[in-house]
Amino acid sequence: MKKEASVILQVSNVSKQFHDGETTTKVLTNVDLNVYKGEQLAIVGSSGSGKSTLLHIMGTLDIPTAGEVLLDGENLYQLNATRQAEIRNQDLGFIYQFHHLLPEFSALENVAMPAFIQGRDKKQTLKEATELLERVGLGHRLQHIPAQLSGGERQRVAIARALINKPKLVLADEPTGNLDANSGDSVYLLIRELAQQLGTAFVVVTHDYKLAEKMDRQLTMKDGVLQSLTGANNPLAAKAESTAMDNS
Ligand SMILES: Nc1ncnc2c1ncn2[C@@H]1O[C@H](COP(=O)(O)OP(=O)(O)OP(=O)(O)O)[C@@H](O)[C@H]1O
Repeated sequence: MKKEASVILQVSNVSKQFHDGETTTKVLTNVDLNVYKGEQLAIVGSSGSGKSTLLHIMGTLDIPTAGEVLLDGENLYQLNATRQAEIRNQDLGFIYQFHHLLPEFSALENVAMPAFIQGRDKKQTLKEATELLERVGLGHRLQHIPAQLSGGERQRVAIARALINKPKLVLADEPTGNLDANSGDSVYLLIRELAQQLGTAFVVVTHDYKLAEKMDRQLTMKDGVLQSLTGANNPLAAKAESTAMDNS
């Protein structure tokens, strides 16, 4: 099968500049990137290099100055706000360092919320949310509110929430940034496992190359330019390539 068939997200020639009075800050320069169905891609790079900005542009949370982003063939920045919001809810999942759970709702309600917003059947949604929480090892914490959960548990709730609508792509920004090394590792392993089982693509932005190595493929952002880690720098590159093909 041709490789193009498995591309879920296509970023083409994306640039981003911020303007503040006379000052222009160039944050992204001619970024090209294909994300393949079911792959786990890490983007590493130093602070301020543009990783989060790119992730936001992939998720319709920021507008590129130039270039295009296609999600499953739909050109995100040619869509109206209503369709963009639908895509954020149905096709994309988001995971952040500080998880952004709703503090007054239980773990179960937090996970179910994106499906409720879609108007899906309540009973069926609660069943699926329970199953997802069981899969992330929190079947015994369904009724706990975020304040009654540990940092790692909250992060696992956020992962379950990101998956409830069976998105095509999950975008994660420093999902383990506030966790200790062990919890961080288990969150990454969980992402890998779920991506493999559900066929969901994950793009994870992180500073931590050791954790990024656990993903299928790593790219590095340097001063707004996205670069491949290839050859001797990235022993996993060949594996990533074959995984992408397998998922096609
Ligand atoms: N609204 C804005 N106006 C001007 N500059 C901005 C704005 N938002 C971000 N920037 C600049 O863009 C650059 C890239 O920011 P970004 O958050 O994408 O970096 P990052 O690689 O994710 O960094 P970190 O790893 O520290 O989170 C930074 O230098 C930042 O100051």
